[in-house]
Amino acid sequence: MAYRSSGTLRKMVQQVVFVTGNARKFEEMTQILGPDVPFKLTSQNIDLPELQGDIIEISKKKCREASKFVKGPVVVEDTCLCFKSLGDLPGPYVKWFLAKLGPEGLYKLLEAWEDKSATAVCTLAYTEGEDKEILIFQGITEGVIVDPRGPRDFGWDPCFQPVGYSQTHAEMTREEKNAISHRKKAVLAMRDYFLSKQS
Ligand SMILES: O=c1nc[nH]c2c1ncn2[C@H]1C[C@H](O)[C@@H](COP(=O)(O)OP(=O)(O)OP(=O)(O)O)O1
Ligand SMILES: [Mg+2]
Repeated sequence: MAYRSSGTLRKMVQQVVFVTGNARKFEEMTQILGPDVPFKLTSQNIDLPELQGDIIEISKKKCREASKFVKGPVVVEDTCLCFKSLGDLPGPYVKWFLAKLGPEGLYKLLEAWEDKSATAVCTLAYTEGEDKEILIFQGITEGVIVDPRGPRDFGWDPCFQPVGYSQTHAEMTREEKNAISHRKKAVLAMRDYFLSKQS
């Protein structure tokens, strides 16, 4: 924890480095947190190995790798898209499926299946340092995979339509998506943890 002098010595908010190569993740996290945050978030793009395993294992390993580079509190995020009909695949491998198939291809993967339901899972892994415990904050949104609609500027958003909505994530405004997303739920869980530490 750093200290800053402003007349009297007072505690400064903790700095947390979000290690990600994805600028949209950082942008969404910053918007979700808003101005009144119990920590100061910056981002750093470090190419981290993403080892295989389940969601929690992958996130923890990614966090530990990041903490070797960043001297101090660090958070990483791993986002999965799990198709119920496919036994939760592509899950953590959605980035590679998306790169090869695009949002149309993700939709077509489910062609033979009646059940198009999917869950978007955002997992944040946070640690104060290389030798400290790793904490997990997770947010899940249920949805269906649809023929892509809306702008193509963020991942699989065009083919993910949250349950109870008639728009895909991509068709929503950024505010609308951030108000309901998997990322919002995970980020607010992390914020609540910091708030509870302060009180
Ligand atoms: O809210 C989202 N809406 C639509 N697509 C999304 C979202 N969030 C992540 N995505 C995409 C990015 C990547 O294709 C894959 C997750 O892979 P994932 O490894 O977690 O992200 P990444 O490699 O882009 O950034 P990072 O450097 O933080 O690992 O799903
Ligand atoms: Mg990644």
